[in-house]
Amino acid sequence: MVLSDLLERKKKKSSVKSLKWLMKESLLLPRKQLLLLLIFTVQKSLLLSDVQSKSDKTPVTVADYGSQALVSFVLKRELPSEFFSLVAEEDSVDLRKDESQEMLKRITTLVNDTLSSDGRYDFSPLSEDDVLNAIDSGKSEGGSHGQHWVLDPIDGTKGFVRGDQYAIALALLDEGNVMLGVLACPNLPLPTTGQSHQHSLQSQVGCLFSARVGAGTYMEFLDGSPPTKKLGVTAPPVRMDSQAKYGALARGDGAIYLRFHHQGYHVKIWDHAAGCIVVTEAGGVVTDAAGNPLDFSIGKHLDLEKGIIVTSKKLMPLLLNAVQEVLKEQS
Ligand SMILES: Nc1ncnc2c1ncn2[C@@H]1O[C@H](COP(=O)(O)O)[C@@H](OP(=O)(O)O)[C@H]1O
Ligand SMILES: [Mg+2]
Ligand SMILES: [Mg+2]
Ligand SMILES: [Mg+2]
Repeated sequence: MVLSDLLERKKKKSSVKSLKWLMKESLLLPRKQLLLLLIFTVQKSLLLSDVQSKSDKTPVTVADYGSQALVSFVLKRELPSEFFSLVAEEDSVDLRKDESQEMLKRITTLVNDTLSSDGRYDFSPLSEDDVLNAIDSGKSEGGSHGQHWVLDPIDGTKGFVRGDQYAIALALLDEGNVMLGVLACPNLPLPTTGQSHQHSLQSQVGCLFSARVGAGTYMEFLDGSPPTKKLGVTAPPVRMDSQAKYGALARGDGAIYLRFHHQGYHVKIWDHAAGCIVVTEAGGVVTDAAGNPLDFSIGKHLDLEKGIIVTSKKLMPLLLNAVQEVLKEQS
């Protein structure tokens, strides 16, 4: 069932208004300008102290935390409370430790400065506690009932720290299915294939992919130019961090994305939900290595057979055969 039907059924005027806003605007990450302001500020002056290592040894930065706090703040402001359920990557456990106090101060300043320079919301400056609570609002477990927003505040943190590719990924699950997906890829070059204005675009970066179930995938430029075209999955391969890979495939920069994880690694829904709908609505297919569609309804993790295959409908049967042959040989 599409979200708008669901809302009509609930006949809540304010809900309908808010969700209409989100369908339109979340097709822009809420709020795109707000987030980009924060992320570009951090990116321009990333300090060594802005990066920490999490218990799983992966990096996290003030931008990951700041982005999660902002998305949570915006969704809470815009949605009726019964529609606010956020499954997000970060939590405040490490930030509450004594050694993280400087980092927490920096995040709080960043979030407040970003909200003030954007000027869209009336707000009293957020305290450090408010920021910790905003981050922890992303603790929902998701699942197969109701709606849940799924957020990766910075996907590809390693790429972000290197000044390479990363994405801000937001998706909306309804009864376990991905209904909306938005991928902001601030460092992704504008497309160079089949564009008449190719030369003027080559040095420019920053793309936003958005997809709604049944409505296709769109790409626009983060500088505010209007969406250019409906996308089709067609052409050759790329190497990069983050779900920018899904965006690249959706616009035809690549034909195949294969991802295999170590045995025992639990793949998270926020690493794939937005990317998955961006590709499928562009006409592509996303499955596990056994050819099953990804199931986003079982909580924070995906229960995957070996890995993830992303490609076009045409290539999928061949690719699936090849993958299964290799897996058989390996076992
Ligand atoms: N050992 C592992 N196997 C598979 N994925 C992992 C991993 N360690 C971290 N990841 C996930 O891989 C994501 C990055 O994807 P990619 O390799 O495509 O850039 C990370 O997202 P974050 O950067 O949001 O933490 C993280 O969730
Ligand atoms: Mg991470
Ligand atoms: Mg991620
Ligand atoms: Mg992340």
